[in-house]
Amino acid sequence: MRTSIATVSLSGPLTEKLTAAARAGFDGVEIFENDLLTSPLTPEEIRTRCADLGLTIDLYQPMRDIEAVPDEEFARNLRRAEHKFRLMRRLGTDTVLVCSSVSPNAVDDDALAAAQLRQLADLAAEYDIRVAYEALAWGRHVNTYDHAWRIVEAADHPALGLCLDSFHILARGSDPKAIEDIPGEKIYFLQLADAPQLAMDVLQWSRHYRCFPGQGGLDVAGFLGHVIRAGYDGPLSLEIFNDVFRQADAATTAVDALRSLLVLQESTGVHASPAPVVPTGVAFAELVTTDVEPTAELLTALGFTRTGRHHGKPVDLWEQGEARILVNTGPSGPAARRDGTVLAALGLESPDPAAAAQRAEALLAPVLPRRRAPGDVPLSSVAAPDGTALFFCATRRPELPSWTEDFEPTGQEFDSSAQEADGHGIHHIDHLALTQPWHQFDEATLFHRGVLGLDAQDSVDVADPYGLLRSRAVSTADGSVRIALGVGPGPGDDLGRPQHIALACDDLVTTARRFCEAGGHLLPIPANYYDDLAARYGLSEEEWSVYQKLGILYDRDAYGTLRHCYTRTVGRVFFELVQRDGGYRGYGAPNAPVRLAAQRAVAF
Ligand SMILES: O=C(O)c1ccc(O)c(O)c1
Ligand SMILES: [Mg+2]
Repeated sequence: MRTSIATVSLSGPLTEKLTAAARAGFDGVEIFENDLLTSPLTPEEIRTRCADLGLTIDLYQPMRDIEAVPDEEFARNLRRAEHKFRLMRRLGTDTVLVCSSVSPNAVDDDALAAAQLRQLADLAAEYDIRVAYEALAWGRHVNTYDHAWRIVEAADHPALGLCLDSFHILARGSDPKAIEDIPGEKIYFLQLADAPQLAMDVLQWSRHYRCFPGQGGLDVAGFLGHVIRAGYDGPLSLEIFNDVFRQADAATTAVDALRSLLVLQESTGVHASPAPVVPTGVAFAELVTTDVEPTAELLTALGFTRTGRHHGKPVDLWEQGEARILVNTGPSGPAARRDGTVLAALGLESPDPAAAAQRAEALLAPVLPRRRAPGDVPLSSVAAPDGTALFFCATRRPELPSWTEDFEPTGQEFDSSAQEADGHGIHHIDHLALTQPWHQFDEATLFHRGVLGLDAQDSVDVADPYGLLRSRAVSTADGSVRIALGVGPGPGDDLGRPQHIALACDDLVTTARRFCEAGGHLLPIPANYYDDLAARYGLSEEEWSVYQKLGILYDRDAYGTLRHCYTRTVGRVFFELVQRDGGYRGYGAPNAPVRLAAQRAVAF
């Protein structure tokens, strides 16, 4: 279906919004009145600009407080409307949005509302304009779509129809099923918006917290299904009032926006992208570092062995069980130069790497240039919103080339016999925690869901001594890939966006002890924490005192238990050691404030 976006959804002056929408690949825009009023371009110039960019102007909006008012007021409203209709002809757009009245002068009289909207439509028709009536969720008398439809039906005018907006309908908890009873041709326009589930005033919720479909908690896909079954075939238009998007880079937001419509159309069966290829594990995590020695020492203390060296680049492969870390000491980007060590790339084990890359590309993920030498194993990669490179891998599978073939053995092999003897040691990467740029948190969730086919869990708030952190995990159903996306307390810049790699083991106490014996340092945790822990979970002193000595944190969920502890931070990166038992599903969120405070407290 055709795609459109309201200019209010994007940051910047009108021309920047239009350019961003066009570059992302939108077919059209809704022009928000404020963007026109503040633009130095004439309506004719805006029309030409849109045409040059290949954009249609699908809607002009909004007209407010028109209907169900006393006669004199309505006469003034009609004069105002006629002025807008002339403007719309200059813009070259033929549909205007009329919001249900919020005026204290509006009366609760459907017959009057219908009669006045009929007159408005009569006038609009003289200008070849159609009027799309939208029930605002906070409209004074008309605030549901079925009520708006009753009025439009009663007015019975060929230039009067409805605008349906998923936010107003779903936020009020209205059942969208009856949309199917509205003739498709009377639905003149469709606005799509999602929002996180928040218990707050609906106007404030709408004006500040809307987000793109798939980023919030409303069933926009189910809603769209009803509208399509009603026979609607106009544009799918995003109308997102969001405080963050107003400030973020318009080009990035526009791509995020279009991706949301691609995913939405897929879930409604309207448009098929190449099917998701869900990853089955983490093949590797790649650090780019200028702190060569501390990184090598840390990996050695953790029990990793440097097993390979890339045949053409200064990249080492460190292994332990199925956990693989690449350490890249080659030319580094600005982040590594500034921060010393950054987590720059992830290898995702993929059942079909080529198909995974195709899917990513179809969903507008930037395909990364292949800076690969002729002899290198082909490897596709795309950039996640935070810039992390994602490689689609087939590790040591006989039927496909493996990225490991680019590494020449160092002669040292990871020896699992010592671990097997007493069960300590790391066997795979449990999860990755990636702090996102503050304005890309919602985008990151949708990217990992849509592009990679991961499931998103609810977002959780975590107290940091200097602010609040939000965290939202995305994972495969079986937990073989888990990524905790986080966003820090304040805008600022990227400085100090910590990242961590969590390593799974079966016996944390022994693994942590070995790490300390090998010269590693674990983050010390305050005694108060253990005092509380003992009371909360009834742990024996024998047990918690061991944890306290090592800095091990403990959590339980409905499924099992988690024990975890943290290493020193190198650059922006630190490691976590985790032991999950009994199918524990979380990430130790209740302990995160303790960890954050401890990391702030210790020059570690
Ligand atoms: O918040 C508003 O006023 C407003 C205006 C126009 C819309 O289409 C809408 O959904 C909300
Ligand atoms: Mg709307």
